[in-house]
Amino acid sequence: MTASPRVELGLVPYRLALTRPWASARGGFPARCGWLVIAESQGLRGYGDCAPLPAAGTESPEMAERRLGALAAGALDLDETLAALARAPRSPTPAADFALECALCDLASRLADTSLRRRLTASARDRVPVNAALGPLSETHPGDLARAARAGFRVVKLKVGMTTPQLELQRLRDLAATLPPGLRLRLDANGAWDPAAARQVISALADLPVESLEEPLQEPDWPTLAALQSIAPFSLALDESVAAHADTLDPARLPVRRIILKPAAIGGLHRTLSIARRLQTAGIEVVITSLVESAAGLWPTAQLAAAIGSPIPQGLATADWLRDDLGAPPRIQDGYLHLPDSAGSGFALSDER
Ligand SMILES: O=C(O)CCC(=O)c1ccccc1C(=O)O
Ligand SMILES: [Mg+2]
Repeated sequence: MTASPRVELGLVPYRLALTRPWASARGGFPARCGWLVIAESQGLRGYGDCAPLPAAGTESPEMAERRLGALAAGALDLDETLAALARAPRSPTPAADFALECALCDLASRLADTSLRRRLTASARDRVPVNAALGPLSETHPGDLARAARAGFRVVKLKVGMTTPQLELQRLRDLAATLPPGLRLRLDANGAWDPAAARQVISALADLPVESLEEPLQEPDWPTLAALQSIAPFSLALDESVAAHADTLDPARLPVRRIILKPAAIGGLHRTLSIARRLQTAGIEVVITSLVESAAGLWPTAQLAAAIGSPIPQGLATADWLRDDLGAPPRIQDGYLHLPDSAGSGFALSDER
């Protein structure tokens, strides 16, 4: 038996400007800040990305930095550390744990000369359907929808809950009138509404080409969500309100048809994979999304989505929000993110850094 590789961890802080500020009902950000995590052994490197975003269910940057600093203080045993991550319950630092697991899994799959997705599951897909992430409804124009349709997207995601329901419904009706055929709207209210407003919006959306609606309620109590799902002709989804306890969800009792899983908020690739499998087996729709982090985080997240194989569009078309990046992002064409057969996650650090 060969000994498990010893791994040195390195941390490189980064700040990536966006092409325009990200905005949502739960706030936004003008840039993405985080740490590139580099795991090195036997002349090979694996990469992870820790980009905390507390509004999405991760720890604070301060907590992440402390955890990463402690991890990088000494050499790690590759197999032992991966096994410990798989065993442990979700820690108070899910984004740091995710980054560590990504770096180690990337390295382990490069050492084994296999892609990260096939290391996760033999039956992984080579492409993943994705939605366009267009930003706030109020900043979206018919030309943006036409461009998304021309690029091959079938679902475009818009942020709502940022002005009054009345104004937003009028704008949605106007946009829907210009919507290219075959394109549907995925809406994300990020917890904007009280039950009455949510009911009003959902009833009015029944006539529009809406694919789904994420996090309608300020206070996401399950009986109210179940009542809303029963009047909605599309899937309602929970995202940040379940991130901290996604592994304890009982799929049979969920009030909605869909769960959004952000691996950096869930606390890792394997943890997200097992939650996704349990939900899918029970008929719950699963969507894996990025945190609008660097390509070092987007690549392993896309590999995970390919291993999960959910047939509906995933939230991974976020690279265009970044003005610059740590490396090239995965290729998106005809509404699919395409993954190469190369070893590891597919991420390569740009040489100018
Ligand atoms: O789902 C997508 O297409 C992009 C990901 C996304 O919307 C998102 C990104 C960062 C933080 C929160 C969210 C969200 O879904 O609420
Ligand atoms: Mg969401």
